[in-house]
Amino acid sequence: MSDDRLIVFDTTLRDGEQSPGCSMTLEEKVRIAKMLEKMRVDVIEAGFPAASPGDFASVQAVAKAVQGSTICGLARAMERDIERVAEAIKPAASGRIHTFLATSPIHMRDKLRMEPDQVVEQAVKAVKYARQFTDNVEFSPEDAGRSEFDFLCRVIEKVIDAGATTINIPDTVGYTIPFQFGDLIARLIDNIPNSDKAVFSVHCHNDLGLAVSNSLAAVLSGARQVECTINGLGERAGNAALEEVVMAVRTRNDVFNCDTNIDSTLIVPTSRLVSSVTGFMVQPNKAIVGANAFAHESGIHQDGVLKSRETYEIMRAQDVGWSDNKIVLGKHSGRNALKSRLSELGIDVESEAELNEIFARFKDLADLKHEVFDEDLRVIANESQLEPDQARFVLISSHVCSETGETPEATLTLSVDGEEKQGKASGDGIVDAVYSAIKSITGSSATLELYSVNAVTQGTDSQGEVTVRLEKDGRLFYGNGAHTDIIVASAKAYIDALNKIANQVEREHPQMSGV
Ligand SMILES: CC(=O)SCCNC(=O)CCNC(=O)[C@H](O)C(C)(C)COP(=O)(O)OP(=O)(O)OC[C@H]1O[C@@H](n2cnc3c(N)ncnc32)[C@H](O)[C@@H]1OP(=O)(O)O
Ligand SMILES: CC(C)C(=O)C(=O)O
Repeated sequence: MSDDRLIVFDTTLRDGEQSPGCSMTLEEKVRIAKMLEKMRVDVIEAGFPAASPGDFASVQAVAKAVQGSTICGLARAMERDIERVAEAIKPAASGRIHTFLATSPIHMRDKLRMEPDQVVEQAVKAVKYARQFTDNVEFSPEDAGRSEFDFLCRVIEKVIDAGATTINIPDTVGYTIPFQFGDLIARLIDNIPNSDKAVFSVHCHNDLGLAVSNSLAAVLSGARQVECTINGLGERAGNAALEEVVMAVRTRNDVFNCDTNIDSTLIVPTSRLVSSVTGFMVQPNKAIVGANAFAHESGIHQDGVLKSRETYEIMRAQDVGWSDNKIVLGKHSGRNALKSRLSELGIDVESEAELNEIFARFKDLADLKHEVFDEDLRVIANESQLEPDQARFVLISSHVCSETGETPEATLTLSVDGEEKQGKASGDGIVDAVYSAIKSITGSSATLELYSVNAVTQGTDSQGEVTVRLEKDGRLFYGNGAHTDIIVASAKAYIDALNKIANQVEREHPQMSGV
């Protein structure tokens, strides 16, 4: 294998499934395996066939369904486990047996209850046995991160002699620190006389949040296979995340001098598939695949990205499978981002003054809700269309009171032709009370023909958008109002319609101003 190729070994279906609460059915495993194949993962560890008949069947089903990647199964260093893997991977176009035995003092003494010499002997025996079924055999000295260096060298040299073609160094309990782990891999490769006969691989756990960093340190030291999982699933705190390793190596090719064969545009779809199958949601700020990984909320960043994407992005969202990056409009956004989104929505802003007016409404709304969506912007832009000096009636404040068993009451304060007026009314419901209070202030004789309310976007902090239709002298007038408080939205819609009536009347009959 050339030195600039990094093999991607995905163990989502084996170590990933060891995440408590993350069992997958056979069909689900086959679906994920096909996706991994499509993404051009080199080796898929499909399970631990000796664990159960179901696990055996899943590995076998994956071996039948996937022909483009090497299919691997895990086995303890014992004949029965190895035979189960050999049987399960038989249908694969390319199969691998992965056998392991712990080499750290604590694992040998307290778990295996074996002497170090016995461990060397059993490891060698297992590798030789596996080689009877395939020439593609991987050996892992489990808990290598806490093993004694000289003993580790001894075991590895012997298993390479016995026929292991891949030597995988697991940091089983996520104990090592990147500079140490990188140094360990370099020293193993340098000190083991036959190290050039095998590919060195790493398998890092995330107990200290260092799985990806440790894997990358190992790559810098000459490891040419990385074991990883989609979304970083795995036993306890998980394994190194495939998406992070792949994109780190690709984005910082200047540092790593190697690359994978992965089609990175399938990373996000694969991540989504795995999280929907397992029910393990991806946190929004997760690198590469989190919903916010390519989203910008603050005005200064948005301005920079709109001028030149690279100011705040080191990868292209499309390169990992997002449709695009995202400018999230919220309370930290600035005018440039707002203007750009309005233009994308086909809303022309004709002057700086108009932009400022929309921007002021936008900030008011953004203070009330987390994200301002396109639908919100359409409403805000529409609201700005009636010039302030055309509005005879402006809502100043509302106070409503509704108690079970009591008649709802509303007290509203409006500015009418610049003068503050207050009205109080009761009604069948709160909106009815609000509308009666408005009528009492404005003296309107228009009749309400339609009242409809919609949530503009999802979520309980969504704006409610209210539309009303008033009939006056046989003519229909529509009013719109939007607010996160549905009562305020209702009042604004009614007042908007009244303003339209007032403008209409004044235009047709300048001497009259009745509504
Ligand atoms: C770090 C890792 O991720 S390792 C992989 C972890 N994955 C799994 O464990 C897969 C699911 N496991 C299982 O279904 C079961 O544990 C089985 C079927 C594998 C074994 O079940 P059991 O035979 O009942 O054994 P149990 O799990 O209780 O204990 C494990 C035994 O394997 C031995 N063992 C552990 N690792 C190895 C090894 N690499 N090679 C040989 N023997 C081993 C243990 O010392 C223990 O032996 P003992 O029974 O003589 O004390
Ligand atoms: C079997 C090995 C590779 C393992 O999963 C670990 O040590 O974490």
